[in-house]
Amino acid sequence: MCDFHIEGVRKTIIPQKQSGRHPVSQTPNALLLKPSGYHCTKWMLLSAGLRRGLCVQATLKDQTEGLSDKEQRFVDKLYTGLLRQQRACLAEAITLVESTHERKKELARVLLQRVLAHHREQERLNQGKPLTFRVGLSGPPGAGKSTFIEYFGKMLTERGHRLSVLAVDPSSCTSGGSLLGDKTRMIELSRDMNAYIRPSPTSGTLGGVTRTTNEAILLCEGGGYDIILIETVGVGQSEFAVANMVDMFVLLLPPAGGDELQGIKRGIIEMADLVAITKSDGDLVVPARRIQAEYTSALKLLRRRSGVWKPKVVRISSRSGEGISEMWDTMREFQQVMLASGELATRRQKQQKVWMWNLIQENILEHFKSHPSIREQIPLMENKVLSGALSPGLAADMLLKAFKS
Ligand SMILES: Nc1nc2c(ncn2[C@@H]2O[C@H](COP(=O)(O)OP(=O)(O)OP(=O)(O)O)[C@@H](O)[C@H]2O)c(=O)[nH]1
Repeated sequence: MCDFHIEGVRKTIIPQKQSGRHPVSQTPNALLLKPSGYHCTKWMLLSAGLRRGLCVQATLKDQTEGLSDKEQRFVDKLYTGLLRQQRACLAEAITLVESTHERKKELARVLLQRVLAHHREQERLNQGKPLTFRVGLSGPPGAGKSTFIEYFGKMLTERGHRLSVLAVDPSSCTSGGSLLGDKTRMIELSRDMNAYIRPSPTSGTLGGVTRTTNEAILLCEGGGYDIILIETVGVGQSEFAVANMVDMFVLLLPPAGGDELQGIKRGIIEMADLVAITKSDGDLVVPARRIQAEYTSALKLLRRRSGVWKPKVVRISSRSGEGISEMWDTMREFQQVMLASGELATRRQKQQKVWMWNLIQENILEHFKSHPSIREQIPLMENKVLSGALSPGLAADMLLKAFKS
């Protein structure tokens, strides 16, 4: 028998014995979880699931206990608004997870835990299958990303999907401006009630920006969006971060070669599950075909990311719409193949783990660099390493020793 809390109400769980009802089960706060006739292993499975659930509930309880009534009401409002698919609540919830204010970060954590618990329950009801499709989209500037998202997004909403577009913009970390996710880039889609477009925060490190993107994905999913598109410019590190937070990574390339594609790294092509050559219309059809053939051959030589899916190269035009419906069919095929093989679930699990360690690394490094006994030593040590007075290993040891002491 054990106690736990659901939404603040204390409950007692009593495993019902074959011999009859436990007397405590008659009390109003008791929850009898084993219907008579349940097979033993089913009960064990149920109790294993419950134990996991209890962990989440316990964490939630620990966290909510520290909130004032006003804060509780605020989190409740966002949570219920989110589940009722109110866009204003989704926007406010994402702003909350983007906040760097310590108290707000606390509220964001509570909200995320609740959304996560709800999400997990929904997935359990769906036989453990993901209810959403997370797609990463990258390409060099001018590849035709926003024109594509506008066309593709409209097509999806017309087919009954709810789409959210989140942008990870590496330029925002240095320039303070956000190139992507700008609503003027996708005018029609931004007016569509079944689409939600959100630019990335305009400050912070890439790690910080991508952390909030990860959390925004969860919130969008909680808000009932079944397709989450994460867009980034493929010229930095952000595309690797995005590739590591999605089910499928799509690379958009313009029908141009050589110099125009120089910024695209080989590594990112290896990450692609699908390459789409854009602007395949008019005079550009011929170069688009050539680039398609080149990439089809190149992909054969690259290391494959999946054991069950061979990356494909398609040609599309967001002007004429040619190839876009077929591209979506290919994306659905990918999703089915990956789901059936179990790779999709494994990919998501790995991403969670990688993400946790990325955050730990980033936080520890930040803590190290700003530590009072280290801060001033760092430039001195760097200079000594540069002048050859100290080896990198020795400098690192000295700094670490100062940090530990
Ligand atoms: N012919 C043709 N031109 C296109 C197509 N898609 C986009 N373009 C043009 O290509 C240019 C760049 O398109 P965008 O959609 O803004 O490209 P982007 O990748 O979002 O660019 P950034 O915002 O700079 O990252 C625009 O002038 C578009 O009109 C297409 O399918 N066919």
